[in-house]
Amino acid sequence: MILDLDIGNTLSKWRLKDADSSEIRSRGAVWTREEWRPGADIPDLDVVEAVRISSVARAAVLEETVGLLRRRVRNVHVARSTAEALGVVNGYEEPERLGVDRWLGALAGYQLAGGCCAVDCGSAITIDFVLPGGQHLGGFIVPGLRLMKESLKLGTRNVAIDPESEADALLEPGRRTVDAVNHGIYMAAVSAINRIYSEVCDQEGVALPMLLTGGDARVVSRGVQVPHAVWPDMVYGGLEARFPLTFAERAGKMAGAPRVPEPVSLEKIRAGLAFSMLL
Ligand SMILES: Nc1ncnc2c1ncn2[C@@H]1O[C@H](COP(=O)(O)OP(=O)(O)O)[C@@H](O)[C@H]1O
Ligand SMILES: CC(C)(COP(=O)(O)O)[C@@H](O)C(=O)NCCC(=O)O
Ligand SMILES: [K+]
Repeated sequence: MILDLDIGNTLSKWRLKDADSSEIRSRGAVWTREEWRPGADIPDLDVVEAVRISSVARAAVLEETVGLLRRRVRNVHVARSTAEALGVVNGYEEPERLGVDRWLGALAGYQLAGGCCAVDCGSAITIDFVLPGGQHLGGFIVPGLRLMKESLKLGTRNVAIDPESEADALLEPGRRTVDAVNHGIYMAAVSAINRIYSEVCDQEGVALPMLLTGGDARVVSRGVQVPHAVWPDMVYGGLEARFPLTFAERAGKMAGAPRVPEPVSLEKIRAGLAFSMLL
C-alpha cells in the first residue's frame, strides 16, 4: 500500500492506495496536529510500503511526522516546491516559497489539462495559473470561508454554509446574522474567483480550464460561473505525478482525475468582464 498524506493548515488528509490495482482502499482526515499515532490518526504502517507527503504545516510538524514515518517505512517522499518540474516553470521569484500544495496542484492540473487555473478552497483559497507552455504565473491568496467567518467574531463560526443550499439563495441579503455572514463570505469567495479568472485569461489572451479542490470546493463550485471540474484528489494527483510508483502512475494516470472541463471562449470571458465593469 502507498500512504499519501496532505497536511494542510486545518486538516491532515490521508489515503491508502493499492500499489497493484491502483484502487483507493481507504481515506480519512484529522485535525492537523504535532504528533501522529499510527493505527489511530493515520493507518497502521505495517501495510505501508511507501509514503508521499505534501505539507504546509509548521516545519516542526513535518519533521516530527517524517521522523516517525522513516522509522517504520523505508520509502518516504517529501514534496518540495522547485523552480521547475514536469514541464512546469514555477512563477515565484523564490520558487521554494510557493506553498507545496499549490505547486502540486499546478503540476497535477498541467499534467491533466495543460494550461489551467488551479483553485484550492481550504484554510486559504489559492488561485494559481499555468499557461499552455507550462509557465506558472503565480497566483492569488484569499482567506478561506472558515477563516473569513472566524475573523468576524460574530458568534457564527459553528454554522457552516449548507452545501445543499441553492446558489441563488446565497445571493439574497441575509435577514439574520448567520445568513448575512454566510452569504457575505460566500459571495466574497466566488466573486473573487470569477473575477480573477476572467482578468488573468484576458491579460494572457487564453481561456484556461479551471480545476477546483479543497474542503470547500463543492460549495464554492455552485457559485463559480466559469466551466470547471471539482477534483478532490488534485494535491494527491501532484504527488502521483511527482513521485510515480505504480505502473499506471508512470504512464501519467492520476487516480480520480476528472474530465477536463471545456472553457468558454476568450471572447465570452472578455464580454463578461467588460459587462461587469459597466455595473
Ligand atoms: N467536515 C469538515 N471539517 C472541517 N472543515 C471542513 C469540513 N468540511 C468543509 N470544511 C472546510 O474545509 C476547510 C479545510 O479544507 P482543507 O482543504 O482540508 O484545508 P487545509 O488544506 O487548509 O487544511 C475548512 O477551513 C472548512 O472551511
Ligand atoms: C497559501 C497556503 C497557506 C494555503 O494552505 P492551505 O489553505 O491549503 O492550508 C499555503 O499554500 C502556504 O502556506 N503557502 C506559502 C505561501 C505562498 O504560497 O506564497
Ligand atoms: K488552500
